[in-house]
Amino acid sequence: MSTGKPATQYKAWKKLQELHSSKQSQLVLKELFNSDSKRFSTYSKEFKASSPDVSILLDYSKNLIDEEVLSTLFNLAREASVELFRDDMFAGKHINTSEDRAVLHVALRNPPADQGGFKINEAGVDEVHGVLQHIKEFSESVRSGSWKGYTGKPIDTVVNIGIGGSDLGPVMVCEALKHYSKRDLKSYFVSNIDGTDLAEVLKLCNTETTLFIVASKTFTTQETITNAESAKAWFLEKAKDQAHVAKHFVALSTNAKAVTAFGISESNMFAFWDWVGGRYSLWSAIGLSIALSIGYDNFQELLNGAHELDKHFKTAPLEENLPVILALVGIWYNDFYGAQTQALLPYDQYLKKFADYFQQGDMESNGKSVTKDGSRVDYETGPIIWGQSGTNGQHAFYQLIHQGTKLIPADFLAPVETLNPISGGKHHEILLSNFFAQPEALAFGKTEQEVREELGPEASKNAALVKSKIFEGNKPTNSILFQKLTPGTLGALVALYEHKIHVQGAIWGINSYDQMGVELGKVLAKNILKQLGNETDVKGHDSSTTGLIHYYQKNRK
Ligand SMILES: O=P(O)(O)OC[C@H]1O[C@@H](O)[C@H](O)[C@@H](O)[C@@H]1O
Repeated sequence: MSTGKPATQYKAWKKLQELHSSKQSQLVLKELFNSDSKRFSTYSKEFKASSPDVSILLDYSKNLIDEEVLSTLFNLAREASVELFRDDMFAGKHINTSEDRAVLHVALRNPPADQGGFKINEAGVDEVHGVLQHIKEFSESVRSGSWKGYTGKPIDTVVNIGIGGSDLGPVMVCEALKHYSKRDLKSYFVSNIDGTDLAEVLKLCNTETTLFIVASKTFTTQETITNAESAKAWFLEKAKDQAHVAKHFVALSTNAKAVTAFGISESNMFAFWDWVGGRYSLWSAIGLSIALSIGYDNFQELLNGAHELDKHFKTAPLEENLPVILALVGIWYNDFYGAQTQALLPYDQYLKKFADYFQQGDMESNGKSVTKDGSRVDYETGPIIWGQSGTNGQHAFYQLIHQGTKLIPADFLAPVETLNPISGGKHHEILLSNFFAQPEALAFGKTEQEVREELGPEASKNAALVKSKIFEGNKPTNSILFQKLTPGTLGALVALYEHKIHVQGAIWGINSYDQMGVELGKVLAKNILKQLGNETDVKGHDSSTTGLIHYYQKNRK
């Protein structure tokens, strides 16, 4: 089990603080590369899955690290019992201590034990393959057209209604694997309680041919249940008969009672279990919209790719372990250099939702300030995750990464092969040249002398211009090159970052698997909702909140 100890108590933590003060001036990428011609081969590792098209190269050589820093980071991982905590997760121990739950998204992509899967003892784990079979049969019947709507027509539109983990995973994966999707089966996602979200999607739907998936682990989430009720009302306005709901509404949930109370029969429910965290649930029944879009075999490939990375995480020595390396390098900047954010920059248009997805994955997991044993941390925990696909970001926010005052560690991701080699592969070569150039520019910058040489005589006349063109460099990055964006590769990439989050949480001693911080706002909103009817009901707030509500009440039509 994670020690739950404040991280500052580890010897390696103190040593890292000393190293940061004593070595910072020596950790200069230009010099580190000049003095070591093997730096790339020393600080890059390749993960290869058994499937030949799933491989990931992690190059972490452009980081502000040397052997001493790195070995101390690995010592930190050992002192924090990262290996034990990892094994506890795989064994089904209740590492989500505040909710007394196991954390077993790895079980969702685990093959049966007789086919090389891990042995995991936890109630529900032996039901995983039964639910997958249900997903397979259902998705195949919809995709083949044998599942018919209430007027006998096949389904041509799928609307997933869910929010948070019951939305972001399917949205990200359906976008990422669009290349493999069935183009005549449209997928839409409704998440926001803002009526605009549902209203705009319903304008694109036909009651006779639309399937609604109500995705909610708890089946109590206000946004999802309200959106689902409104979708049902819209459907019944046309379909009239309540019995037709069974052909057009299915549920993905752990809460059978609430699903039946909503009017969806248990036979139309795809189950999962309390040991599946919302932000780790795309591998579960929550992935039904993915299986519908890309087909069950591709969905299975996604699970297989994640499982291969799980095996790597479980068995590779820490020094060879990609999620561990990413986690430790991230901690170096987050806790010793004071970096506040981490950018995820995929040079693959299909991954344009990757950073959005890991905003929840990382920030809801590690946005905590109390350790498992209840102490307030006196160090930084989870970073702010942000980013967007390259090269768009280059023309928007990269200026700040190159020349701003903040240190922004960034992960660059790109496929060796594109799925769309248009114009003879020209686009991809340009894309990749940018993927190679940006980390290079960030690391090595441009000196004053280089600027002066470039400007020629102009340089002596305009000192400010010279200064504005200097790139200090020494900005750290990871580069991740994968073969091509297959379902298996995507599964492995997502699992890579999931386990990175796990390792960081273990070192910080926090519980990465609860999300108490989202509750307060929900409670207050429910209370305010009851008061919105009348001005005289608005009680118990500060003057700002009261003033805002009164303004709304006076001006609403
Ligand atoms: O799937 P549910 O139960 O509707 O929950 C949706 C989301 O609800 C949010 O409140 C949680 O913070 C997320 O973790 C969760 O994914």
